[in-house]
Amino acid sequence: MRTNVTLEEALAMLLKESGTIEAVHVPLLDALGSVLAENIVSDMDMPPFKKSPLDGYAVRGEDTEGASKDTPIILKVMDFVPAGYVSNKRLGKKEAMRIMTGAKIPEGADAVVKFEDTKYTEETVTVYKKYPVGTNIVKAGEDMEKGDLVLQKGEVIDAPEIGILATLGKAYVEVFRKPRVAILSTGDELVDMQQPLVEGKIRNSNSYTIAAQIKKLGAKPLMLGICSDAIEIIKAKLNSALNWADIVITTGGVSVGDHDLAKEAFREVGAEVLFWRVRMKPGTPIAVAKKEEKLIFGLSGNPAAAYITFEQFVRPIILKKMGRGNYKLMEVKSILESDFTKASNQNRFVRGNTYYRDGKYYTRLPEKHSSGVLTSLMGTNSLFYIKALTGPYKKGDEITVQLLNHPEVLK
Ligand SMILES: Nc1nc2c(c(=O)[nH]1)N[C@H]1C(S)=C(S)[C@@H](COP(=O)(O)OP(=O)(O)OC[C@H]3O[C@@H](n4cnc5c(N)ncnc54)[C@H](O)[C@@H]3O)O[C@H]1N2
Ligand code: MOO
Ligand SMILES: [Mg+2]
Repeated sequence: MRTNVTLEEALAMLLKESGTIEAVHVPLLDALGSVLAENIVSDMDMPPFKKSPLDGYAVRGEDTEGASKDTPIILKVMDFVPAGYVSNKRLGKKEAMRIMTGAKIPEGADAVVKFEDTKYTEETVTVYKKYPVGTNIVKAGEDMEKGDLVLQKGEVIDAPEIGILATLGKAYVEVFRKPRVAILSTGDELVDMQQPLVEGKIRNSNSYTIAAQIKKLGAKPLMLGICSDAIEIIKAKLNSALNWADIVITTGGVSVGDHDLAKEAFREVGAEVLFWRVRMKPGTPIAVAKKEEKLIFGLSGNPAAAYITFEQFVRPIILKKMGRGNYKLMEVKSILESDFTKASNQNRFVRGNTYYRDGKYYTRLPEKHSSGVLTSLMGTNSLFYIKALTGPYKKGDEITVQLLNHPEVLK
């Protein structure tokens, strides 16, 4: 087991130890937020036929030669084509067909004139200018052509991708399975919300915060509840977590206290502890173990420490497992709006609220910074990343912040 590793070493180790999860076939809408595990090649032109982009009249361009305001041309209306229908007639000389947006261009027609530019009766339409061949005709395959590689393996499926797949009739799609992440909160002081809050106890918040963080990433959380500081109970819960989950998260019991049993429990279920303690604040005592392909993250019990170490270490692993190539948090330069004078010989993440104004980012810091304080994480959309042995920082200084709610960083 390695101890006191740097942030970079810890992350590199974790990324090396985890791969992408297997692909599964899911109903189209369930693929939202997942990563495509297959290439999608179009088996058709879209649109599949030449269509009208307007409500108007399909005409032959050549019939409009010489038309002008003073010398309009009158065409005979010989059919009507609403969208979804096709005319079985062929447009002849000096003929027009009334056509609606989205309808297939009838045989013989090669231009469309919109209603507003004509005068019409039931039998005739009058055209006042020349419409060259191809005017207002949407080509077959304008959107995609048969044989086009429309979506590539590795792309994240968002709403437009869902629409494209629907266009191609893909009722099921192959995506990387969403990782299952089990959460176990350890600590004799914890009670669940349904239980009475007796003296010396607090309610378990970590399970809920972390389940929400997992859900936000599109993975599947499973809360295994609370577990007392008793090695046999922790082991039993860990074993059932490892049965179900791809990743296991525990909180609490990773420091040096008499009842801090997480590492010992990890070993006793047959996992290898990769490292314990990272040179960062908060969340220093994090321990990560591995059993077969599964990582077990032992996060600090302190709520803000657990939250921040999740974002630093668990988030990239979940995203990598889901097949996402971009799992780095976006870092930007920002202007500090208040002093931060606390000296630190460790890398430190300070919660901040970053906003954008007139081309620049600005970051406000909350008053409370303790890793036991959860309320000042409200409104935290970014982390002020202080490198070891830098600072103190003053209002107006340029700082580096990680944006927490910005999902994509281009490689
Ligand atoms: N002698 C030392 N003591 C401590 C050190 C140290 O280096 N030497 N490190 C401190 C730091 S830093 C941290 S962080 C904590 C980490 O402690 P643990 O991971 O062992 O967590 P616990 O002791 O179980 O709990 C810490 C704190 O968090 C509360 N907690 C725990 N679980 C939950 C939960 N599910 N929901 C809400 N709150 C929770 C718990 O009651 C404690 O107050 O260790 C320091 N000590
Ligand atoms: O590392 Mo602990 O989270 O600072 O309190
Ligand atoms: Mg402890």
